[in-house]
Amino acid sequence: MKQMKIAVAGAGGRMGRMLVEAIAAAPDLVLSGALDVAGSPSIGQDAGAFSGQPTGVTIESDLARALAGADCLIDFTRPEGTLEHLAYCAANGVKIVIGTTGFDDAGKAAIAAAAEKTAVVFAPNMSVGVNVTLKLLEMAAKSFAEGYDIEIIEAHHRHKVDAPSGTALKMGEVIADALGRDLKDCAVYGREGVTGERDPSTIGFATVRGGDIVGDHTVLFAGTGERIEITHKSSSRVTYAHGALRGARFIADRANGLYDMQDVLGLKTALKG
Ligand SMILES: NC(=O)C1=CN([C@@H]2O[C@H](COP(=O)(O)OP(=O)(O)OC[C@H]3O[C@@H](n4cnc5c(N)ncnc54)[C@H](OP(=O)(O)O)[C@@H]3O)[C@@H](O)[C@H]2O)C=CC1
Ligand SMILES: O=C(O)C1=N[C@H](C(=O)O)C[C@H](O)C1
Repeated sequence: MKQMKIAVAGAGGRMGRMLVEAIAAAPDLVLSGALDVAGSPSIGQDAGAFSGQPTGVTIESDLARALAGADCLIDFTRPEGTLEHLAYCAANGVKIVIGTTGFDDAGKAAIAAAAEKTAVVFAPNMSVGVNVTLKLLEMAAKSFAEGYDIEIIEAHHRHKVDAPSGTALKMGEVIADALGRDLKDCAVYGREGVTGERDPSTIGFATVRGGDIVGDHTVLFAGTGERIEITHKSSSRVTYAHGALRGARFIADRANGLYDMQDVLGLKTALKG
């Protein structure tokens, strides 16, 4: 069997470590390189050192060396790092799976432009459960279009640096699209002081940060006499890692272009009709 060669960016991070472990356990994949930011304490260590299972791949900060021979880079880092790695991938024909969140509009445009030169999977949440939840939300939003106030509540660990989470924003976009609204016009990010009564056309966001919460998302449809809550809770990062590996396998033989986890999981076509 020809193994797909995968490089991991942010190899010393929470997701990077999970990915290194998942790749080591996948017979069709092999870790070809491990990258982290210069100055990171992980530089110079074996990528599997944290788990006591050496991979023979040393984490380094040189992009060209870490990506040498790679078919695909899996990147869960920070927007500025991902955009630098992406430019290299686009110029050198390396495919890329992007899990990083927190991009601004210019960053998202750069990802779309790079996807003309290489195949890209880009999704704020790679878990099967969240992606199926997005389909449920599309249906729910249409059913609760009138008379229901929509609020999105998310909770994550104390180390998370962006808010609201990429997943919460994606949920907001899916709901706004289903209702024919633009999230940019109707999102309310937190409330304080004398806010006035709630505008029914808005979608509210609330963020909780604390401890080791892996990732909880609830969408509340609050009507008169009833409320509906659609909740997804992650209890391990392994689901994100397995989703990212599915993404890498999906683009292995795909043409250049921008794909998301709905493409990877076949959810765009499977539930139409
Ligand atoms: N799409 C999905 O399914 C998921 C997405 N995420 C997203 O993935 C990203 C990473 O999350 P997580 O692993 O928890 O974060 P961590 O902080 O644990 O890991 C990030 C890694 O990237 C490195 N890094 C930091 N800045 C840069 C940079 N400028 N260039 C290159 N590398 C850099 C860090 O190095 P150092 O530690 O030395 O700073 C670290 O190794 C976040 O954006 C998060 O929201 C997370 C889980 C699931
Ligand atoms: O930072 C995290 O941990 C997570 N980030 C992603 C997001 O911002 O939605 C996905 C998941 O919720 C975990």
